[in-house]
Amino acid sequence: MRSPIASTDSWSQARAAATSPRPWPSRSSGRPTVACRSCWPAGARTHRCSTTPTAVSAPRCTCSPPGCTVQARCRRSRPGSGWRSVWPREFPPPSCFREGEHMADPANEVSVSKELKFYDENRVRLSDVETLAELQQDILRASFQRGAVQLESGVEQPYFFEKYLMVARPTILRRIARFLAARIPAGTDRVAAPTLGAVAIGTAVSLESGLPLAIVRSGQGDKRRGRAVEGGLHPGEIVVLIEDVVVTGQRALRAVEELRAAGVEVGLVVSVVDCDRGAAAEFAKAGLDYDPLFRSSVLLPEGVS
Ligand SMILES: O=P(O)(O)OC[C@H]1O[C@H](OP(=O)(O)OP(=O)(O)O)[C@H](O)[C@@H]1O
Ligand SMILES: O=C(O)c1cc(=O)[nH]c(=O)[nH]1
Repeated sequence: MRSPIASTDSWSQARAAATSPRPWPSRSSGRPTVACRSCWPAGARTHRCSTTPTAVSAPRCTCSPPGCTVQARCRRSRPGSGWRSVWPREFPPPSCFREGEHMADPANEVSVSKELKFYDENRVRLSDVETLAELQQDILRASFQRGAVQLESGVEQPYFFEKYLMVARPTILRRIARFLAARIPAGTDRVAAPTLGAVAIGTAVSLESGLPLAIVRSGQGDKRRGRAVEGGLHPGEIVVLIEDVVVTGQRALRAVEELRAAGVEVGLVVSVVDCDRGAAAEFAKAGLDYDPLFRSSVLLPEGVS
């Protein structure tokens, strides 16, 4: 049964867009690109999302732009994970799109004839570089806020990355975890994250990498029974610190001090965003390598620095 929200018009438009011979922009190979943002199975680090839509369904969101409504079942997604949305890359999801809205909703499923298997032979996989560029855009859309702010560290910045809006979105968090986990060197025993915001990312990286997690209580006077680090650390472990947004790097450095005081070795800090305020030099002084996923010099929109 088709969703009652879809109008006949939008359904016809979606169908027409879906069946047109070249629905998405071509790459140099002349083949269309399909990018699914939602179906990397956890733990499959080398698996890139490559979906084969087998059916289309009517849009439930009436303000979706035409052509932006194709739904696909990911062949490799876990059984029962239902339907996933695939957005043509030139159209971001409309602002009213709620992630997961379409998933596992049999009422939204439409069976179609074989002619609509239009990607089968033509799909291509996105490279890591393309996936990272896409993640960059999604992070900007989800969490970048323009406007001067005085940060807790005293730094004045003309923008703010609201990290809680990054970690609140599973499709963003999953990709962040995948890329950060890929930065963890072999031989690492554990990942660690300071409270509060980085804990969600640390947990996701722990799930992705299979490494146990330590949580560093970063608030003043926040120790529980005198313990600043939770998670059952063993002295001598090699630990990578995960941070969300790094500005001065002071919070990460405090966390590293706590970890070292607990007897573990920390040689690397990874973060999602580095705001280019000199943290890298501070980390180097403390004997730490530093590997942010995005530097603000690359990430920020034009005109913001
Ligand atoms: O100048 P820096 O030391 O690099 O600080 C920047 C970090 O501090 C912030 O945490 P916040 O104080 O908002 O704590 P929270 O995670 O508990 O919200 C936030 O996570 C920033 O990433
Ligand atoms: O310095 C911070 O607290 C900070 C900066 C920023 O851009 N984003 C954030 O979540 N915290």
